Amino acid sequence: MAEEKPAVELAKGVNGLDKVVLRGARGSSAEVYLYGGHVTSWKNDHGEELLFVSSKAIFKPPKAIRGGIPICFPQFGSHGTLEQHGFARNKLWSIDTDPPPFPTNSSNKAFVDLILKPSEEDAKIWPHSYEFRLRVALGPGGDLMLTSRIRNTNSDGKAFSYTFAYHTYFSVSDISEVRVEGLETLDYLDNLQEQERFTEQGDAITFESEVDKIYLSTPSKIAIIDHEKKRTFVLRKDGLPDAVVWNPWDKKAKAMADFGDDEYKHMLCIEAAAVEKPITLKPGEEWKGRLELSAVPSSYCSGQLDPQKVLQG
Ligand SMILES: O=P(O)(O)OC[C@H]1O[C@H](O)[C@H](O)[C@@H](O)[C@@H]1O
Repeated sequence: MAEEKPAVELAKGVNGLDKVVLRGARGSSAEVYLYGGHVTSWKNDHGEELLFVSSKAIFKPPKAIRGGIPICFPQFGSHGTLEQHGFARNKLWSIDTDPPPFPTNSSNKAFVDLILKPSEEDAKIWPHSYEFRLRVALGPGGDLMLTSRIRNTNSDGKAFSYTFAYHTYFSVSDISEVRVEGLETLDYLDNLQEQERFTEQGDAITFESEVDKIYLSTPSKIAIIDHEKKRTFVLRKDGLPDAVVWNPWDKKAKAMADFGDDEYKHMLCIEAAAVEKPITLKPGEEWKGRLELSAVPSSYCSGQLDPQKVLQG
């Protein structure tokens, strides 16, 4: 009999970068690069990849990996003085061997704790002391769970503020066949129109051109329904009021060096985020932001998001 593979394993990824492989009990798996604290793969029990990573992704600092789940911290987008989406996604994280206790600790073995702390160099760009702990875990049903805990460890008595996003790239069969439920009737800021505020009209969201919107104060559950694949992703979030929806479409795809010209057809970013209202932490305070992703077969065609129905498949 083949020896059972470990639930957590350190391995070498593209360009020799360190990655952690997580294996669930029934065949699911996930991969996390220490570079960026970046999830680059999430597979279900049948070994099907659920996240999109570009075939042109550059796995080399200082460029963030195109696809998977980049962490945007301490700045989302270009609204601030820092580089686009902040620096966390292109820093080398460490494995946290002694994380503070987790209230939700179960018998589940497929998880890893990472930590990011500022270097002297970083402190010049963002003069704050912090500990950013990220736990990536595979649930018993193959769900992917990310928990971020950010603590202000400033000794100068100063608070700091940041914006944040789990910039998740979902793999979809054909963007024209996909719809998103849970964001209808909400207000959003349109990044393609100088962040002007609009209100989404009635129906579920579908895609026929470039989209880059920040939906505000969204429900904690959002569903992505992939008709062709007969698969529904359910995204649950906590501590992250906003949701960014992004697809570059054809023109912008061509302008990106690390993205294939036609790849926009097979991806959709739905990003659990805190953008509109930055989070402020006083020294000693800790913030927690959670994202839980599941993928279920869907025979699902209602107009309303009914999480119960979604979960039952
Ligand atoms: O190219 P990146 O820096 O990774 O950003 C990719 C995209 O991220 C987010 O979704 C933003 O809302 C977009 O405006 C941006 O184009």
